[in-house]
Amino acid sequence: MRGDDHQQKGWLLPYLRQHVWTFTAALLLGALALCCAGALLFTSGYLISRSALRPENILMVYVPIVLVRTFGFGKAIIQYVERLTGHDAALRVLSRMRVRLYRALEPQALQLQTRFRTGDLLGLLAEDIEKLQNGYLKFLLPSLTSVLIYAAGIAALGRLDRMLALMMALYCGFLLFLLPCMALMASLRQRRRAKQVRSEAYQELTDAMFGMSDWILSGRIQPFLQAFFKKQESSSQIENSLRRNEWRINWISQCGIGVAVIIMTLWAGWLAEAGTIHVTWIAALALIAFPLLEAMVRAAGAVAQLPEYQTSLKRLQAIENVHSTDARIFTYSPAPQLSSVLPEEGVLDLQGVSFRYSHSREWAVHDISLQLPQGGKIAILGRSGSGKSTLLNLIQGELQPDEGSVKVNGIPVNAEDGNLNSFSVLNQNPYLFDTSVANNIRLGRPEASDEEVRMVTEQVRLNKLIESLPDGYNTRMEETGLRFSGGEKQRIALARILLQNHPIVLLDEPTVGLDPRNERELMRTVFRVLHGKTVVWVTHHLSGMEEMDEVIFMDQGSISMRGTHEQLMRGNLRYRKLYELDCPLQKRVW
Ligand SMILES: Nc1ncnc2c1ncn2[C@@H]1O[C@H](COP(=O)(O)OP(=O)(O)OP(=O)(O)O)[C@@H](O)[C@H]1O
Repeated sequence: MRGDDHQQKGWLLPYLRQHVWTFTAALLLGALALCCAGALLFTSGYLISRSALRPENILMVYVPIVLVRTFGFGKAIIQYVERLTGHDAALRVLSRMRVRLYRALEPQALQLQTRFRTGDLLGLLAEDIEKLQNGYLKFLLPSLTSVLIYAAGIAALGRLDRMLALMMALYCGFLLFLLPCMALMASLRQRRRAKQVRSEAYQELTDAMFGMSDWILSGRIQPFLQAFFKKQESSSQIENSLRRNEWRINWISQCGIGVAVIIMTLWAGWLAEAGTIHVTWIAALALIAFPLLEAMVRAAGAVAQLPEYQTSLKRLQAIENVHSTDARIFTYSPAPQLSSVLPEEGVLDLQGVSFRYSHSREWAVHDISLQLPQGGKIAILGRSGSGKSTLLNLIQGELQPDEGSVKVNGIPVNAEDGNLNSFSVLNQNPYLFDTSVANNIRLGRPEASDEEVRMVTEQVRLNKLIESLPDGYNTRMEETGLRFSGGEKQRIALARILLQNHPIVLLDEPTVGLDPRNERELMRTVFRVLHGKTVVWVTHHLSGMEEMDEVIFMDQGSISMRGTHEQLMRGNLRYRKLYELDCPLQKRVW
């Protein structure tokens, strides 16, 4: 893949330029295949007429027989090579487009959910890129081939009869250009509506999938299904009406082909009557029109898809524009190899960091300064919306501060040579892939040996459980890790982090959803195995604060309380009350 794909402007022309020779070859092969199809029917028409006149000897029709075979085989072979060439180029383009889209989305990964709806993204990934691929294969190549054949056909006809050539140029021009454009204009509004309804249905369905348990719990499945089916019905109605219109246009076009064949037959008959050609050529000249006009009409039908290509293009461009206009989003740089040298230290330094989301007037994080030495541990608390996650994103360099700086080991986290190897994250719901347990752990460092995997599993106290599974470490996880409880999933994720061995670990509320006992046990394991690493822990609970070097409370993006657990217990009544409320029985558990 060329690294500069993501800098290109436009989603069609640059790729066309890159593969210009392959596309040209496909175009010429397409035209040649059509010529073969025309020649096949031409010679067949001649052969039938000649045979009907009962030639005295088979040798009289031997040459047309050979030609029919040659054109028949030739057409199939050339068409095959043409498909191969065209698809090869289109699939290469498709893979580049996918990489480019991924690269445009990847730096916004943390914000995807706020910027785009998941259904929209699915639509983008599943539909739009495929659509553009069809743009090459079903629209561009067939249209250009048809135009080529149209020009060549009219020029050839012009040599025989200028008047007829002019008439056919106008007639075929109507079938090829005017009719599809008129049909498109007539159905434009309906097509846009169909696309909109489809994309809404996509979005609603994905929303519903993600919130399925909530739908079930709230007992509102029936109303949801009714609304969903209603939308589906309206979408089907629009689609049906569009299909009917397409069918009508197709019917008119086929009638158009019929009329053209009749014109050609009458003209050939007139030439034969005038003695210009032999009667055996009448069928040949009439039949040749069939495949050529058929191909033109088929290509013209693809014009109907133009608005869809346009919408897909717009959506893809919008994604890239978001990416390039928002200066605070990281620009893409290739992920560093895991084998690259890991920094041994994790000294974190935030100086007067402030950040505001685009379109928002309020600071999400305001004037935060923190210093964490290697091995330091800090807890960040605060009510929902106080800016904890934003601060974590700033620390990782996923967001760039509007003011102030975030440095790891003295290097700004957004610097080109970056600190991607500095951070590991344990979040609320680690995803376990449908592969073996060992592979899931090995995600932390793919080249880790079995022994290392075993070692980290032991550290997080999962070894006994995994060894008791039917295939031990080779047991498949099953989709979304259903086999494991919340706490066990977190331990697997923790094992990954141990394999990664990055110096700073960000804990983003990893105990959400666990009962107090499991929560305590997990956090005890976390602090034991992460001993010596720099830890930033975002949490809603105060249990475990004794382990921290500093505790900060955030409120509306700023720090409202800070100190060690002991200092706050001693000097801050509010903190003491909160602590006693949160951990009534837990004074000395940690
Ligand atoms: N992508 C975004 N665009 C605009 N505003 C945002 C975005 N993400 C968060 N915010 C706003 O920024 C503020 C801080 O949000 P943030 O998610 O950092 O809070 P939080 O403390 O992590 O909340 P929670 O505990 O619920 O996760 C909130 O007012 C939130 O509405």
